[in-house]
Amino acid sequence: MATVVSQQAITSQRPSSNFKASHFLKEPLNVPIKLRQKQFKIQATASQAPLLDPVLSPSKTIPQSYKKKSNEASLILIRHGESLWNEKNLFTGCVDVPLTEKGVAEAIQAGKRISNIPVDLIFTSSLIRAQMTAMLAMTQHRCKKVPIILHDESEKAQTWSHVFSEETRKQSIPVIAAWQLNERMYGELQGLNKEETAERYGTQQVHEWRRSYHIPPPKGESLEMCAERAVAYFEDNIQPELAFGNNVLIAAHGNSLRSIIMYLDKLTSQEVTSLELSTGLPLLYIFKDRKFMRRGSPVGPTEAGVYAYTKRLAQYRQKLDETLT
Ligand SMILES: O=C(O)[C@H](O)COP(=O)(O)O
Repeated sequence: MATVVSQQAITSQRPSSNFKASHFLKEPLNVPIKLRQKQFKIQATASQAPLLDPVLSPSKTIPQSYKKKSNEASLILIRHGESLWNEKNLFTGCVDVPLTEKGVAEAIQAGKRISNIPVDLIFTSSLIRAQMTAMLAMTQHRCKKVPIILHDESEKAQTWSHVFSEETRKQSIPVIAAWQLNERMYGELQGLNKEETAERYGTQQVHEWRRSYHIPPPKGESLEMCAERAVAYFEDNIQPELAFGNNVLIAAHGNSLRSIIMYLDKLTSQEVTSLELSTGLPLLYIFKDRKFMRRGSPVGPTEAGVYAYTKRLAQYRQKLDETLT
């Protein structure tokens, strides 16, 4: 019978340390740092070893006994596959519509293209088109790990979704759905046809609403406002994971990803106006020495050499080849 161990009990058990520690289930499942910090109460069964393992915040001094996983990490960005409103050429924004069949196929194709690149954590938005894209893409990954959406919306959601097998957890990849990664809110354009809107307000005005950095659509978010939440979330929750050596996949949206790419590539507000992202096309970055290096769009298992972007990726692919033959 699981018992809920209180924060107090945990505190008394955890190894003494002089760095800010919080609690998460001691498991291979890389529960993101911020999420771990929320998980004060955890479940423990009599059979399980003490579940404690202080979480390290990479931005803090990491005691010698806790090593980074790696000084390099992969970051994959994927805009969701085509949605039903993309197909109808409607402004979508934060309206929660699913993928079309073509969008499903795009997500699966994206999965083939990233199937040899390590993924330890998946971040997506709270919108189904991005979550569908992440889950469908991972069906193609050669690691064969199961992506599991973490539920931390309540204590009950956390405890009721607990996985009680360490072996099963080892075969899982946490998926964190964050509203901060949602598509920019398109205000009073949501649901309108893009072509009809351009006829009504003028092509230039619609282009400015869609692609400029500072100009918001009527009662909607400008890209700048979208960046204020999406890039902040990336810096606070995703970059520390990369710094720790966790490999990350982000499945999100045309504009929330444009704002993140603007940050990664240090684009100006002028340069970002010409940045377009196709649906379902993965982009690879390597994070090393606190820098992001764009490596283009992986083309999948067909080109062996392509995955030698770095020695680490080549070794990972070789390990997959060895375990899967
Ligand atoms: O929200 C939408 O309509 C699309 O996801 C992106 O639209 P955009 O290409 O017009 O920004």
